[in-house]
Amino acid sequence: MPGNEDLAIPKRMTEGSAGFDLQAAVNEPVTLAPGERKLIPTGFAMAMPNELEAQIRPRSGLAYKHGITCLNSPGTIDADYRGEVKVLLINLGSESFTIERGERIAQMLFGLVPSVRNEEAEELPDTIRGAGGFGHTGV
Ligand SMILES: O=c1ccn([C@H]2C[C@H](O)[C@@H](COP(=O)(O)OP(=O)(O)OP(=O)(O)O)O2)c(=O)[nH]1
Ligand SMILES: [Mg+2]
Repeated sequence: MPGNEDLAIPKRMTEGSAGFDLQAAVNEPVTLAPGERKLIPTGFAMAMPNELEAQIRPRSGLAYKHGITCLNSPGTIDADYRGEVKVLLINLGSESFTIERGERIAQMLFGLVPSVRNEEAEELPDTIRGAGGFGHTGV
């Protein structure tokens, strides 16, 4: 996006990486105090076929070392979204964490979106489980 020519588009760091790493497109370093959340710009927008979605996931290294994760993990990028992709980070660690421009803060993976058509029904087909859930089969 304009003003972010210094940042490369998201890329996989190794051939076998699943995620495309996303960089922080902050103009100034941004600090997250313990417990604080901030929406971090990434400097890019994209288009993809309606059969795809993108998921924004945390990086395990940041989570493990600093308690930095994505609050809405996994974030959902709709195929029709044309705005800047942003990452909602939260600091669950005990110390402040500062994000510099260009730092890799999250990763983006793609998933297939099945074409589903929903409709209302008067009743549902029987199953053995029925309405049982939330551990009803034991632990
Ligand atoms: O981590 C995220 C999550 C969402 N988005 C953008 C792209 C996505 O397509 C849009 C809407 O996201 P979502 O559907 O999760 O949020 P909503 O609260 O339902 O907003 P909307 O009513 O705009 O769909 O916001 C991001 O940039 N990063
Ligand atoms: Mg939505």
